[in-house]
Amino acid sequence: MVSRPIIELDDVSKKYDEQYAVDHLTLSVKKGEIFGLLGPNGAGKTTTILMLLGLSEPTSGKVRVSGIDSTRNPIEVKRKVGYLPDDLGFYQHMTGYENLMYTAELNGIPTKVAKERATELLKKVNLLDSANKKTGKYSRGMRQRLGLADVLMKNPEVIILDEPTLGIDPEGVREFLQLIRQLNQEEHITVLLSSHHLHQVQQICDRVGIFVKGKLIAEGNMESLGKQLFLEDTYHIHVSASPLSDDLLQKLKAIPNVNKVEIERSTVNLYCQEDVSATISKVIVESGSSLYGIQKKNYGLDEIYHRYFEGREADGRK
Ligand SMILES: Nc1ncnc2c1ncn2[C@@H]1O[C@H](COP(=O)(O)OP(=O)(O)OP(=O)(O)O)[C@@H](O)[C@H]1O
Repeated sequence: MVSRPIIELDDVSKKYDEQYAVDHLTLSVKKGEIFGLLGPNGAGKTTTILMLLGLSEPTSGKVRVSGIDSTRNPIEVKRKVGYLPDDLGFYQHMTGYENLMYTAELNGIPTKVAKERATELLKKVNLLDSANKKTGKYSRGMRQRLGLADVLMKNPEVIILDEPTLGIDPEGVREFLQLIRQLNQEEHITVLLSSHHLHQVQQICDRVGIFVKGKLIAEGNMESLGKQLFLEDTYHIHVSASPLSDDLLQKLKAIPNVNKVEIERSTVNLYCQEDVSATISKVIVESGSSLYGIQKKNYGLDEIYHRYFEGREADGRK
């Protein structure tokens, strides 16, 4: 039997003052997946998360978590989902352990169970040594790890993390991401992570959705994303040859998977969707020209992502 997705957004929109913050979004996340919501500031990530949690009502469309309608049954959804906002406030005069116990009390978890769970989770997030230290003295990275332990106290099926690594140093980020991966594997928790850092999302997410101005412009695993975003020039091949006759240029343009050919003095730049450098060399030599050099560059998703946001307006193209 094919299991139902644990997170389902079906043609969901949210408008503020006639402006779409989320624009007809359809997305599903399977149980056990780590899904990354990737996009620049203002793309609509937080708005999407708030609708999933039932804290904001969609203008249209359906939102379900674990089969529960988030808009109609926000309290039931809250029981199943652990939410870590970008900066979770703790009671600073209380220790890490006391904060977790307080969360347990608010969620009606019996004290004996809560004590064991808090200790186990503090160990998991590597805070056992600081369990009795006041959270006012915790670093930002420690607070985020405590935040993770906090959302896990109620044994959620899904955890939603909104920009969880903001303000943490690189080593802390690495540890935090590893921890999420470990929790996902050991406790089979589904994770939805929002971020505007591609390289972080790339490290741990099984699938990623790229948001721009409320629209999902691409979705998939890392390999397929590059192709969806920049199909025509994933490979950039730089050729130095002479002479560069019109006939040769026509032949280069006619090679399958070559999308664009630009001449720059005695060199040619070819933008291709596959690595066709061997064919290019062959065409040049067979045409009687001399080939002096050929270099190729395969744009990683990181560069593609940056070029996309620097150079283009979102126009909803896939
Ligand atoms: N309560 C609100 N009232 C009016 N407009 C809002 C409200 N909340 C969000 N918006 C607008 O909706 C759009 C999406 O915002 P959202 O916070 O969801 O983006 P985001 O991707 O989470 O960005 P960030 O990373 O900056 O939080 C933005 O243009 C924002 O100004």
